[in-house]
Amino acid sequence: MNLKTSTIDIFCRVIDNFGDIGVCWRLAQSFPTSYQIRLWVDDLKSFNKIEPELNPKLAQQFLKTVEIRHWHPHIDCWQAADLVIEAFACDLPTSYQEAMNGKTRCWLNLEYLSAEPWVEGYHLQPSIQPNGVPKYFFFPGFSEKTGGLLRLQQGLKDSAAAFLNTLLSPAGAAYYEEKKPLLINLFCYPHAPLEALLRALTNTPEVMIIVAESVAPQLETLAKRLNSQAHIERIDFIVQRDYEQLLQVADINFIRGEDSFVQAHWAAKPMLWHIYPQAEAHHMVKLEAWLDTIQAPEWLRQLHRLWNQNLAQEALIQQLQGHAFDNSARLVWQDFQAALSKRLSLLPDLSQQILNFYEDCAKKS
Ligand SMILES: Cc1cn([C@H]2C[C@H](O)[C@@H](COP(=O)(O)OP(=O)(O)O[C@H]3O[C@@H](C)[C@H](O)[C@@H](O)[C@H]3O)O2)c(=O)[nH]c1=O
Repeated sequence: MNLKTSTIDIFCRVIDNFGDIGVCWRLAQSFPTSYQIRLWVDDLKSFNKIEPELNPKLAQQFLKTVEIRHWHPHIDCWQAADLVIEAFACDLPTSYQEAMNGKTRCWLNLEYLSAEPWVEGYHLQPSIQPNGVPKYFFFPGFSEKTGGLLRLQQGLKDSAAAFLNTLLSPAGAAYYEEKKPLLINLFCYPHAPLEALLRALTNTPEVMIIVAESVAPQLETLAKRLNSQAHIERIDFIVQRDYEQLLQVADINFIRGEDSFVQAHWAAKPMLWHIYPQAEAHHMVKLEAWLDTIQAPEWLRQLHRLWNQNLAQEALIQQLQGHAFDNSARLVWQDFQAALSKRLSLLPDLSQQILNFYEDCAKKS
């Protein structure tokens, strides 16, 4: 059998936000087109937000070489794939698991990204399942002993000016053209310390904050109350590929979760991560692990702690002014990110590592 034409099923359950579908959609598109890829998604409405070409009413459709199927509880007749990727332990239906027996050569549970050191020990560990097919934990990560990171889908397709011209409102485009402001791309959770962000910008004469609808909904009211001069540019949610381009044209990327966080590494611009909050503040452990992995300088550690803990406004304002909004300090940050991006790009990427592991499994089966 030619392994390069194998079938791949990716299962995605949308828990909340856009990270689950964001990662799965990126992954589905990152495999070579010789493979037959099906992406099973339980919530097509959320999917449609980051991919407007998708019709949320269709049970089956083809988009960019990927077959997309609505995953709902009433499907009972399955044809299992050669390679099955269960994203984030989303629990495959029992009837699908039965169909895997004798057909599926490799079953992976794609885990959430973490830079914590224990990940290396758990990556590719098997667990025997009732259907007899071994399931392997597949951990993305920042080292050679993990599954690596998903890459950007595309390079810049337009010049920054042309891209922004289509993205911004007429007033926003005119402001950008005339003032050439500092461009902030803002994507964060609702508890982000936005007041500190706006106050830290007081001495930055021209600044544009690009923010998608429903993100930081209180920003305009806050800006009004603080008499902020920042130009807030509210945009619709944009397709994932345009979001990548936004990451590349912005001067500073405030990103969150998992997918925008990973992609911001490739954009190689100053980036400030708002990490998905977890019980017992475990996210702070994850944050520290990432800061260790990237060998972050002390000021960058402080900045991330302050942005995520939201406890010390004045200290955060000082750090933002000293490192993000000061032009020469930002160049230092920019150089740091460029070096990091270069270093990470030497690691094998996630989809290639999945395929390499699949080929090993298939040869053994
Ligand atoms: C703002 C914006 C984002 N996006 C995309 C980028 C990403 O693919 C996706 C956002 O995903 P993330 O960056 O991961 O952030 P998120 O907060 O939406 O997702 C989170 O969901 C939780 C359930 C997970 O546990 C978290 O780890 C995290 O993945 O949306 C667009 O396509 N257009 C936009 O306008």
